[in-house]
Amino acid sequence: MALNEESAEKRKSARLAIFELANMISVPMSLNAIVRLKVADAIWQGGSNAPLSASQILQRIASTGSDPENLQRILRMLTSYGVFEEHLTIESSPLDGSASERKYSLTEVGKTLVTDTEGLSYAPYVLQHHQDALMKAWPLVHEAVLDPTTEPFVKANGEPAYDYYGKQPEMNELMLKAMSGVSVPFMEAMLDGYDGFKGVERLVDVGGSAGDCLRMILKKHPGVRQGINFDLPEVVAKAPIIPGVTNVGGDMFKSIPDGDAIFMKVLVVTCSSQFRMVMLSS
Ligand SMILES: C[S@@+](CC[C@H](N)C(=O)[O-])C[C@H]1O[C@@H](n2cnc3c(N)ncnc32)[C@H](O)[C@@H]1O
Repeated sequence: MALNEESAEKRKSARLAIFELANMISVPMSLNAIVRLKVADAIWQGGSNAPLSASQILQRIASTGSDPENLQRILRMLTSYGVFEEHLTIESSPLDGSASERKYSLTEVGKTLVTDTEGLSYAPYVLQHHQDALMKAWPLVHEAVLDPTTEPFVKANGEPAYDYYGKQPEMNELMLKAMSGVSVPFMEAMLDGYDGFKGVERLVDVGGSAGDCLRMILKKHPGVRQGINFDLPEVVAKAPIIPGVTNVGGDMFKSIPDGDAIFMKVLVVTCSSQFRMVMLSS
């Protein structure tokens, strides 16, 4: 291929790539729609995962007046991102001889959205990441470059994320559910191969949310006799009672309860660099 032809090919690919990037918002928004519609639970009903058409899915989740065509568009979009598998069947039709029907089952990725026997899945995590307050902050990300003194979430909502969540009971509960859905399978995998809790009797989980991590650690390591679930007061107020675990409300930037060891998971990453330094040096 001549050099100028090759660069023309590259330019075509580049235009396609930027076109896809410019429309990328359709992917998470489609995922959000699927979660709101509870499509994964509808397909999984009874654990069969039998392929269903958009109309059949809607029969399980929606009242009359809903639009299978629009649902199918969303299903096809997410099929191309590995959430669903599409099953195309060609059936004979008396009119033109043939007709096709598209049906959808869940892939391994799609199955993470199915509610398990404990009422958990990754679905609340998807919802939490697309809640209105965060959606208002995303278009202001460029301002974090131009004026880093105020973070985009504060600009969009008037106060830092955790202060805001604390005043919104439904967001607080969504966050607890989202973290449980993500952390329980993660901890199962982690505890399978980790034995770093030897000699620890009193363990403090800083930013422990609903206390799932401590519950699972205490079950796997009976030597850890006391768990302190430390989180913001509004959060621990909604945390369930777990035998062996004491819920303590407070602010980790002011003080942290004493223990033989401190456990932190998905916490440092959510703080600003300045707060990370304060936390890790204290
Ligand atoms: C991303 S969640 C992680 C929850 C849990 N560690 C897990 O992995 O499932 C971060 C947690 O840190 C808590 N948090 C945020 N700021 C805090 C602060 N200043 N003091 C104590 N906890 C805080 C939040 O309320 C939230 O529960």
